[in-house]
Amino acid sequence: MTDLPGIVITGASGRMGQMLIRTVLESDRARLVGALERLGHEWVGRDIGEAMGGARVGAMVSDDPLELFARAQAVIDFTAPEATVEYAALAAQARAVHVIGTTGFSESHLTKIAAAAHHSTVVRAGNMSLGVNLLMQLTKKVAAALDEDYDIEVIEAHHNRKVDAPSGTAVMLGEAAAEGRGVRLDDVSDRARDGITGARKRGDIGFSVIRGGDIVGEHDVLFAGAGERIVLRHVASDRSVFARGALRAALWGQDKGPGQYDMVDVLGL
Ligand SMILES: NC(=O)C1=CN([C@@H]2O[C@H](COP(=O)(O)OP(=O)(O)OC[C@H]3O[C@@H](n4cnc5c(N)ncnc54)[C@H](O)[C@@H]3O)[C@@H](O)[C@H]2O)C=CC1
Ligand SMILES: O=C(O)C1=N[C@H](C(=O)O)C[C@H](O)C1
Repeated sequence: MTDLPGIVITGASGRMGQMLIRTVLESDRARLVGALERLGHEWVGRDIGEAMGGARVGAMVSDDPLELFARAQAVIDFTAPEATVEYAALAAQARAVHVIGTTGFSESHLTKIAAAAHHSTVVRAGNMSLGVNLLMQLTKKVAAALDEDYDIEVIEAHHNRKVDAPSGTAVMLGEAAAEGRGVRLDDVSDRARDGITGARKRGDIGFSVIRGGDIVGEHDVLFAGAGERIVLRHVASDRSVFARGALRAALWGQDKGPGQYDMVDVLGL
């Protein structure tokens, strides 16, 4: 059993952290090396299973990333941009595969992750589900087939604890639509509408954000033309779809060289 790839989960107490821990514990293809929380967090020093309110699992919650990463083959990281950038450098040092689900990065964060990927295998995606990655391919195809007579809008809905907007998935879908149209998303993105905005600019890709309750994650890509509308939709009803995708990415990355990959690579789409 010990030659199974060893996995570290960051953000142990988080919504995704706990789902990832359960997914690795249930897997017969990976073993849980440990989990990470920030310095001073009440879970640090406790058995992971007990901290989660269940039975002992024999692996601990730590606040020492480098020590943990050095004993692992992969790090699965759904935390926050600042933390992920720090973990990227440490995972590279430990030569562990770094699976990044965190969203909300700035350009400067992404530059640091790219630097780490010179030394380690990084798989990063704003959404690890099979469904959303298929939806991206469909979005690209529909955007390529339709001209600018069809206005493209990306609409996303998430729970009331989400801190970044628009979602990483919405940005990925916007990028797929822009790629289909042969334009740069930065040139056509319309993220803020309030007051007298003027009429919609032809060719823009608009974003709308809903936050409420316990919505796991819902994304629509709307192509609105004269007399008809096409809506491509994905609804996540359970976070396990993200966790299963992330574990798949960690295993897929084991025989890859340094570089940046995404879920389209992992899923072979
Ligand atoms: N790519 C994907 O498929 C998905 C991505 N996400 C993303 O994953 C991230 C986490 O989401 P949730 O689990 O819902 O959030 P959460 O708030 O429930 O958990 C965040 C975890 O990160 C830790 N953390 C936050 N800042 C930290 C720091 N500076 N240093 C160390 N640890 C830190 C917290 O202690 C906590 O354990 C978000 O960016 C979210 O958008 C969420 C679901 C799916
Ligand atoms: O924060 C979340 O919850 C989610 N974040 C990801 C995103 O920003 O797209 C993926 C998923 O929709 C859930």
